[in-house]
Amino acid sequence: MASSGALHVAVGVVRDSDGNILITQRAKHAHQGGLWEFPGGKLEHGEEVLAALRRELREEVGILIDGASPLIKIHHHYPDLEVLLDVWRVDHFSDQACACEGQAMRWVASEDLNRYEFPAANRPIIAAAQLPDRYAILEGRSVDQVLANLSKIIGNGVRLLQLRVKSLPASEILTVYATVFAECQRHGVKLLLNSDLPLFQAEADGIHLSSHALMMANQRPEEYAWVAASCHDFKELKHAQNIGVDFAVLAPILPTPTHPDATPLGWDVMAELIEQVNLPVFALGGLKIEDIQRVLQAGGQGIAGISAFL
Ligand SMILES: Nc1nc2c([nH]c(=O)n2[C@H]2C[C@H](O)[C@@H](COP(=O)(O)OP(=O)(O)OP(=O)(O)O)O2)c(=O)[nH]1
Ligand SMILES: [Mg+2]
Repeated sequence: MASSGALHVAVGVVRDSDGNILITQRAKHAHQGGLWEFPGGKLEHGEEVLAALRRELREEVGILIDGASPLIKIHHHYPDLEVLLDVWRVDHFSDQACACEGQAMRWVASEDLNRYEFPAANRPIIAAAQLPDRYAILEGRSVDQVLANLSKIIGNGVRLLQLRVKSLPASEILTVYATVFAECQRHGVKLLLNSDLPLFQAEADGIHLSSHALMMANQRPEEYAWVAASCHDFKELKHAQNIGVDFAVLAPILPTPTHPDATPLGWDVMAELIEQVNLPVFALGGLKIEDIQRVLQAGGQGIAGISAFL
């Protein structure tokens, strides 16, 4: 439910079998008029969110939803309106999409969404639409082990990776980076470099801030397309959101042998924390691929893991 006063809106990120996403343009005189949006609209009194989404997508773009799963919830205060955007991923639908209300409509590749002007609340929705549901953390005790882990991770279909080889000597980190970068380019994997690595100016798709680096930063590092951050509590998540981090990793969710002294957050606290921020959040710590559905249902983006993808 929307918090008191917020307008509850059901929104669909509709994706076709080629992975293109449906966007439409808001009427000039509507709230946030002229901007692009994901189709959707306000819940009617007493209506369930999925029922509203079905009705709105039928009315606005003529499709029938065959399957939807939660993507992200955004609480946003416009100067004139408070909204709760309840965003769902729609990968299965029938009938051909049409601009039923005479609005401009396009199917666009997810990486092209940034070329369109959306309402301010949409920034994390676009990040969520572009990110996969798995984020691998690449580690290892030797160069050989790191590279063997890399092939397993890529072979298992993971397309978002953080290089986090903090325990290797600096010269080996450079060697590993060169190979990892080349392999990621070859396989279309997005590569983020952990902020503690001595890899200044190295080319990559993004940087992953340790929680310490996050709390030291008072603005988003601008050199990278993607900025992620490690978070353990509400304060860190909120700071990540405030400085414009694109996505967060929240840990630890369950007990894990790599951090035996850390107190796990558990599923309920995880869900509460995710609900309180407008950020795609990957859950980390003791999770397996089978847990992805549970994380999605709690409003998260998916799971992050070191051993989960090996
Ligand atoms: N549908 C949609 N609404 C968005 C997005 N981003 C965003 O800030 N909003 C805001 C704009 C509006 O204030 C509100 C959605 O209202 P709406 O105008 O779509 O509602 P509706 O379809 O029920 O409109 P109507 O029947 O009253 O014409 O949410 C988005 O991506 N999609
Ligand atoms: Mg609408």
